[in-house]
Amino acid sequence: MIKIINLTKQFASHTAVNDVSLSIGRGENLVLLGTSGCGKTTTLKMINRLIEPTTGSISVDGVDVRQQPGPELRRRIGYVIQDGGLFPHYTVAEAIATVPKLLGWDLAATQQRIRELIDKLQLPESLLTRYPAELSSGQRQRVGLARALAARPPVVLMDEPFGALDPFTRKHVRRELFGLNELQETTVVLVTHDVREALELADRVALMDKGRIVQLGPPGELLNHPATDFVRDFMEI
Ligand SMILES: Nc1ncnc2c1ncn2[C@@H]1O[C@H](COP(=O)(O)OP(=O)(O)OP(=O)(O)O)[C@@H](O)[C@H]1O
Repeated sequence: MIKIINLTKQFASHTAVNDVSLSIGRGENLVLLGTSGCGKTTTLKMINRLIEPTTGSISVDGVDVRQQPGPELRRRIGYVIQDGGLFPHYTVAEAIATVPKLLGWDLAATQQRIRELIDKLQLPESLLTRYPAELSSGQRQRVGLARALAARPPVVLMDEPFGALDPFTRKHVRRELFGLNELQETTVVLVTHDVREALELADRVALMDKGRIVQLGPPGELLNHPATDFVRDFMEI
């Protein structure tokens, strides 16, 4: 469903992403794993056109992302970043309603969806009128996810979505979220540098180093049959 072909991103003389090719299946959880600066975020942001590639192409469901205006594309691709990425002046209810509103959903359908999501994400109803500054990081994270999932996008991109959480909360939020049947039907591309997170969440892992994918496969394959010493070392962390 997502097809990335010979993708390269050059920032001045630095090649952040170097000839990456990758196909991600419908409903698959693909984790982009690697050390800081290896090109994970740049790769992710080229999928929803927050960054334009230097060369190469990306298509979603057979349609080149460059054939669609960025804002329109981003309404159909959920995006979750560390600490939720919420606008400070939107209440929780307004934040979750953002994309349904842009898509012209009627009020009743939007409100029903908000209730469904806060219920699934175990957020108390009393939070709906609060602002992000009045939430814990774990709550902000869940609201960020609710906002990303609100209009049931077929694809959700997540950039270190649990990065702001303490290890205990992180483990719990991660399990809860990925236990949701909603996410099981969604194609998820998740960026992390946390090997354990990758092992837990990924159907396949793309381990990156210096802008390239060094190995792509199910987590067990990287653990048991590392393609290089770098992969072995990285997976042993
Ligand atoms: N706008 C930019 N201008 C110049 N260089 C950039 C820009 N964005 C990213 N880079 C560089 O490209 C490389 C890849 O960055 P990227 O954010 O994709 O890494 P990453 O793997 O996501 O790292 P992290 O885990 O630290 O977020 C880095 O060397 C970074 O400094």
